[in-house]
Amino acid sequence: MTALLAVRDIHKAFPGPDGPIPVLRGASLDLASGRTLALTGESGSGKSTLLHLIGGLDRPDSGSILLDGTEVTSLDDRGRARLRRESVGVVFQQFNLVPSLDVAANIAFQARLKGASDPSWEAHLADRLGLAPQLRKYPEELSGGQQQRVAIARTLAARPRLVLADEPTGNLDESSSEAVLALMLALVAETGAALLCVTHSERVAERMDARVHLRLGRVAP
Ligand SMILES: Nc1ncnc2c1ncn2[C@@H]1O[C@H](COP(=O)(O)OP(=O)(O)OP(=O)(O)O)[C@@H](O)[C@H]1O
Repeated sequence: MTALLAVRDIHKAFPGPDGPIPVLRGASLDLASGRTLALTGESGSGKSTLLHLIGGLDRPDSGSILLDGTEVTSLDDRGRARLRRESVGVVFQQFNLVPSLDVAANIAFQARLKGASDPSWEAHLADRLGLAPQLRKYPEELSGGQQQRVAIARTLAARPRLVLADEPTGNLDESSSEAVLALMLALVAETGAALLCVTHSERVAERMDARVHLRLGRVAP
């Protein structure tokens, strides 16, 4: 099984009042195309930090992140921006929808940036996510759960090879969370993407193919 994503021996420290504070101390993981992986760990264990490094939003102090044959850690700013545009999709707890665009335009946003807008795929996503009646509405007119579904549709519309999700249903009540998670997993499977999902929720972690747990800056054995 060839890994789409191979993370090796990642170290990352942040500046503290008395010198650098190590957060990641040799974190490694692998993820194959089409697979889903939960990333768990106590609050402050470095889960979001690792996700940001994989998504090219920040750089590690050392270590290797190989994504689809590209060494993410050696990309310059432009290369990392291209990676985020073309290969990686993120779903965060804050939906970051564009307030001035309606739902249809928000869904198409990422795919258009990539130059790969596919209206029939976007319509399919909207339909599957129950957003068809909302396409002409603006984000402020939507509930939290609807906004989250728009954020998921926007990410998947661009057909990323890797989806990074940080507490993707963290803002939803339990029953909406279950429903949105099930839809997200089904749609990720349709695209053949891999999913790395940070979560505190046992129920969410259980839905993934596998799980890794961060402890003391490393993946626990
Ligand atoms: N940009 C930053 N500057 C300084 N410290 C940071 C920065 N980002 C994260 N940290 C610190 O790194 C540690 C890990 O943070 P991170 O957000 O990765 O943890 P987490 O496991 O995702 O936590 P949570 O489950 O609470 O979201 C924390 O102590 C945090 O304060």
